[in-house]
Amino acid sequence: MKLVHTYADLGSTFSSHVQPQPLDTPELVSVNQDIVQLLSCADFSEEQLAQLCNGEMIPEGGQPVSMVYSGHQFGVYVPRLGDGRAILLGETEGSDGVLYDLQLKGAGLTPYSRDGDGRAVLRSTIREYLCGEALHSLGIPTTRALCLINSNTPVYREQVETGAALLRVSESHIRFGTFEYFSHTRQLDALSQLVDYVVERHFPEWTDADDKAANLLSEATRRTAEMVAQWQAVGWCHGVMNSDNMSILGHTIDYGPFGFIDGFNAVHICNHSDWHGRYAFNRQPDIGYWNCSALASALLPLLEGKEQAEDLIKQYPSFFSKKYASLLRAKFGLSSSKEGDSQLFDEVFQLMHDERTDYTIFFRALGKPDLQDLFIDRDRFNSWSNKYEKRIAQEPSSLDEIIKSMSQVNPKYILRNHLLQIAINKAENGDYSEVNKLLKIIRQPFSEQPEFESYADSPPDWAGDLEVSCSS
Ligand SMILES: Nc1ncnc2c1ncn2[C@@H]1O[C@H](COP(=O)(O)OP(=O)(O)OP(=O)(O)O)[C@@H](O)[C@H]1O
Ligand SMILES: [Mg+2]
Repeated sequence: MKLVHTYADLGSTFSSHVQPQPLDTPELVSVNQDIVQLLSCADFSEEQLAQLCNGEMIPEGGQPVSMVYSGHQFGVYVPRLGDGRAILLGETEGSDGVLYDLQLKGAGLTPYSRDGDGRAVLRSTIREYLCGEALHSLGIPTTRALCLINSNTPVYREQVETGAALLRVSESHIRFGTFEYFSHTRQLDALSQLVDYVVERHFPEWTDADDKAANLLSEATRRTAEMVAQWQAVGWCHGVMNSDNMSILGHTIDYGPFGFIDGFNAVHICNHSDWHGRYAFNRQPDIGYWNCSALASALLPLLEGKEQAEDLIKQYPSFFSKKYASLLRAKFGLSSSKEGDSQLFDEVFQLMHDERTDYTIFFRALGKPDLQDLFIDRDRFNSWSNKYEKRIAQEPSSLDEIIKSMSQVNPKYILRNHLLQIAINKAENGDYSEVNKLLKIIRQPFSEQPEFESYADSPPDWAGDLEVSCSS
């Protein structure tokens, strides 16, 4: 594998040279064969992959750096953040011709570590590794990872845990917060250089345009709105939508206390340190918009003025609604939209919310006779179901065909928190088999996998008490 170092070449204004600090006795937990293919590294032995993930082996051409950025955390501007535990090794071309960043997460101290230790623990690393693949398999743009390692290095959180590391692979690790940093420190040449870098690398068709910053803002707005619409459609909560966790390419980044919703709760909060519910499930679309306005403010010096910035981002609600409406239509098996559809959807969402009906199981059972078994208030359900049946009867396809099309968009297997927790518990006792089993299952979310039927069951009672720790 050969690396280039296009981001490091931007110079010390943008990043700092660092050396990864390897963990003791690294042990490979899992290797993502999809990414092995993508990066054409099938000839790497397990030992070499572990060394790569541990920062002991830097591929030819790599120049390890940590990137500077700032961002709004829970609505409050923090003037300087940066990669406190992430190290970009460089970029490499995938078999699809796209240039990918290779970034270690958990590789030790950097100039941006502040009070942190530069480490990541096994539990959070497994969560990030698996959920990247889960969202990717659901068709949602995201960062992914080549592999992850565990080690003997003690790392202190609420208790002593083991240090782990992830080799993250992404088209970009540039965040809204990267632009905010240069704008708020009035480094306007650097801001413009950053826009040029993103355009040259990801949108070369705009290279000669006069309005690169405007194009970028508009594109980031559309992508963010559509990504959040996809999260909403599968019932996924990010948990920490700070502007430093928003990718300029509209890819899901930073898997912290995220969660798929089990029993539907429109105001579900997956992050237990989010006291005010800023990042609650039903607020995600608005927060995406809020973050786009933070990006707009950052890019303002490169735009014609406030009016242009506002005009560009005010497209967000329509980008979101259009995408979300088309995803919902498909989830309900409808080929076109008719008057009354949104009331029909709202009515069943309210019923599910009131009864905490399992979101994923509901959609997978839609159109089938056993759907009614999911509900307690049968009269209320039947009243809705009659309307839905009438609506479905207006569709050109047969019910069988509709059910088939719904099973291609409504997943059966999702990465529920309790499944993750079981895999984490085993891994913390040295058994990584469940991590690899889950990886296999969530890779085919829409397929029937009879041997793994129990992984599609509704969660056990103890899942409701699960609190995902925010210290990662
Ligand atoms: N253990 C740690 N040591 C040093 N810095 C840390 C640590 N944990 C988090 N940080 C830093 O705190 C800031 C906010 O953390 P946040 O949880 O959003 O990001 P993260 O999970 O570390 O990384 P990323 O966004 O790259 O996935 C970031 O600048 C991050 O690098
Ligand atoms: Mg982060």
